[in-house]
Amino acid sequence: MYFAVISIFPEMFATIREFGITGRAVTQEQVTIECINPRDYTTDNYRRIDERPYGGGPGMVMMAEPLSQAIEDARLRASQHGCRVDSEHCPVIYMSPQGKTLSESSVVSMTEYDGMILLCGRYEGIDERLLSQYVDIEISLGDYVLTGGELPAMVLMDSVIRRLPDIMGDDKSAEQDSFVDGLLDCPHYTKPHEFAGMAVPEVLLSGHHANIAKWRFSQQVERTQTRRPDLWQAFTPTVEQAKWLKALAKADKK
Ligand SMILES: O=C(NCc1ccc(CNCc2ncc[nH]2)cc1)c1csc2nc[nH]c(=O)c12
Repeated sequence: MYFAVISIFPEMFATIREFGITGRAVTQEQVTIECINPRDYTTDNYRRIDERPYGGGPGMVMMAEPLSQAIEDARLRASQHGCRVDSEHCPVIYMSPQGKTLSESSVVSMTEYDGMILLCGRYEGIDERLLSQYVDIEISLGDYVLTGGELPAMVLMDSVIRRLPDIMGDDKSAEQDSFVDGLLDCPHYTKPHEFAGMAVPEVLLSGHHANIAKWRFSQQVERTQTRRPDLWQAFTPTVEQAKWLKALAKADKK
């Protein structure tokens, strides 16, 4: 998958290009992440990309012209990487507090794209005429205020890359994610057997895989009920999980 990121801080994206699972996806050429700096499309000596807002008010606004040229160049590069460059296959996505909040379901649907062009704002935002001319989708991380769109863009790319086929060691681990089956994760333990006077739950040492799976599921249920009643309300068990829930309820009654 092809990602073009338009940002005045391209160096920030080393975070996902050089480390971990996303870094490996880039090294193995399963993913391309190109950073495009709008400053490279300015014509004045000061390489201006922001100006004071019409109508007054605090802060600065990002100018339309350099961003429009950066987007046109990103589209060219996307097509050179084999993307069908239209809003269905390679949308321009503006990371914005005014956007739709990112969810696992939208992440999964985005894995279908050939690529995407991510627009990262700074200052008070971007000239509305650029947005209306070019932006297909606006996405927010949630209702808290950050200093720019770069971290949201990295969160989006990280979550999409993680869900691409043959990125994760065994695809099942991506599928088993708690946010996929709608439950929070169970506790995890590893060596050493003793830590700070605490041992490991016996069942995990039993080698009895059915009991281990049941114990992990019961931990997921209990944690979701106590920590995220909203998720528990929305939880729709699979046929298999419904059977286990019935067995758990019976066991609780004893
Ligand atoms: O670019 C982002 N933030 C920078 C930023 C922060 C504040 C303002 C100015 N807002 C004034 C105002 N008045 C009333 C309501 N808003 C503009 C831009 C961003 C991208 S995705 C995302 N997701 C969650 N949070 C975020 O901040 C972001």
